[in-house]
Amino acid sequence: MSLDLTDIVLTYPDGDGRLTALDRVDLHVPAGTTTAVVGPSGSGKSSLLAVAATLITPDSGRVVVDGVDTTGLRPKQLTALRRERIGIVFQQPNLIASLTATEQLQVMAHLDGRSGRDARQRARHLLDTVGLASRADRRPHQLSGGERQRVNIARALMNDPAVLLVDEPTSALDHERGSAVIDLLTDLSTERGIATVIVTHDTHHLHRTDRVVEVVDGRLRLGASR
Ligand SMILES: Nc1ncnc2c1ncn2[C@@H]1O[C@H](COP(=O)(O)OP(=O)(O)OP(=O)(O)O)[C@@H](O)[C@H]1O
Repeated sequence: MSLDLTDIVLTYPDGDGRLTALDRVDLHVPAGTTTAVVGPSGSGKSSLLAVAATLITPDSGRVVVDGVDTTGLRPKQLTALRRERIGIVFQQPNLIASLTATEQLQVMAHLDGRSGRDARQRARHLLDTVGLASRADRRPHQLSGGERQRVNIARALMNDPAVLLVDEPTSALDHERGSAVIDLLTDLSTERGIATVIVTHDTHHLHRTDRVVEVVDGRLRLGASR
């Protein structure tokens, strides 16, 4: 259940030339551990997450998700891989205004063609896991920013992912709520054996992650200071 990026090079078109966003990046995230990715704006953090999520194919290098080498997979196969093995938590929860917390999660199962009752039970269980049992029937406008982010995280766990990719989970939260979200993510990774990557600007909450790596100009530095 690990995530392995090997020798990743990613370039974007830039005028007449190419801009190198990721420059020979190696990242191994073992199952049950959390790696925080920090670095200045424009250093390549989002690009790294998008490559790990198989949303962008790198120019070269290898992405292995839960033992599956994604090199050469067709778009349909990549979509299936993402649905079955990868959870993505975007910065903005993007919750549907008219749905309760439980229903936000059930939608995920519905997309996978799973049955209603099982999905509801699983949704309830996951909301309980993220501390939102008492908020299960509330709609997004009846939840705090931190609670919405927890729904977002629970939703990403509906498919029981091997790999969880999280983009700036604390950016809209105060210090205490930000810390609680990072603690929740590290606990979930350990308990469920998930390989988790958290991209963040915020270096205040990282004492509980297993590892911090810094991206500088598209290159990875290990053991960045916390
Ligand atoms: N679609 C794109 N086309 C061209 N250049 C891009 C594209 N996306 C990102 N870039 C460039 O690639 C580099 C890395 O961008 P990336 O978004 O990965 O950085 P980041 O570390 O996530 O930044 P931030 O912290 O500001 O979100 C930047 O120089 C950016 O301008």
